[in-house]
Amino acid sequence: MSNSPDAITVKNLTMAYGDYTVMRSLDFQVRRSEVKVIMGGSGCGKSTLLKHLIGLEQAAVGEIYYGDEPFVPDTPAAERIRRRFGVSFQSGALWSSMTLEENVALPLEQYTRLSAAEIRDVVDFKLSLVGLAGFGHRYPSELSGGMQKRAGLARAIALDPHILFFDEPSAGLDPLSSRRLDDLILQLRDALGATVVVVTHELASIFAIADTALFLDVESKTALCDGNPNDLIDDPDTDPKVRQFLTRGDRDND
Ligand SMILES: Nc1ncnc2c1ncn2[C@@H]1O[C@H](COP(=O)(O)OP(=O)(O)OP(=O)(O)O)[C@@H](O)[C@H]1O
Repeated sequence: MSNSPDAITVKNLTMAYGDYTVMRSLDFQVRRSEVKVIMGGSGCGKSTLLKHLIGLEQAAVGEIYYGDEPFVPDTPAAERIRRRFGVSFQSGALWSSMTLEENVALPLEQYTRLSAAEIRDVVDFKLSLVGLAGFGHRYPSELSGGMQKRAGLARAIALDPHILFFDEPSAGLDPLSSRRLDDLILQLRDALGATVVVVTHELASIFAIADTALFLDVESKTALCDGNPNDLIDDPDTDPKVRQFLTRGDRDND
């Protein structure tokens, strides 16, 4: 059976920096239009996994497929596949010398043949999708942290991506802004029909947005589980480390 090109399959993936192995033998799938959260303690390899999924790092062992196509960084096929990605990284700051409009317009000017008027329309639409209609003339420094994150999202969705990747989207935000960003991620998934992969260790976000969550364990260097976070908490067979993580240790004595 052929997979949707927007589904991701990871087979026997080992990730390493030189001699240092970060994670071994990861096997999991992200289904089309699913929100998959990658979770785990600090330094377990969440960002590293994201970098492998978008082709910034190469697998030490194993394979990543988009649909039925193998994804090997720095190949023409990978470049074609990457055109379907929208990426919003923790460090993916906006260009400070450009207004929001100019920031969001940049990928459209680079990768499409749209006219200036058409680009303006798309930029207006994308800014309105993230609740920033009317703020296009502002510079990033004139926005709050939450607004900057949303502007980063507007840029990430400029080219109508089929697959969205977020690294710690709500880092540094107050709980209310963080909640709004979670809602926005779900709205974008619904509006674009996109597959979404999110790295986060914010519990509230995990429960708010994850269809499934993959837990990376720094000690065993493997994934301990992959499932809906509510089901994982209720399932007595879930690894105790995962239950502890999801309950902040509150159910240690269950
Ligand atoms: N470029 C690199 N070269 C060598 N080691 C690296 C590099 N990037 C990350 N590491 C190491 O790989 C491990 C995983 O790092 P990674 O940033 O993927 O973890 P993380 O789960 O995203 O952490 P956090 O939640 O703290 O952001 C860490 O031990 C880190 O020190």
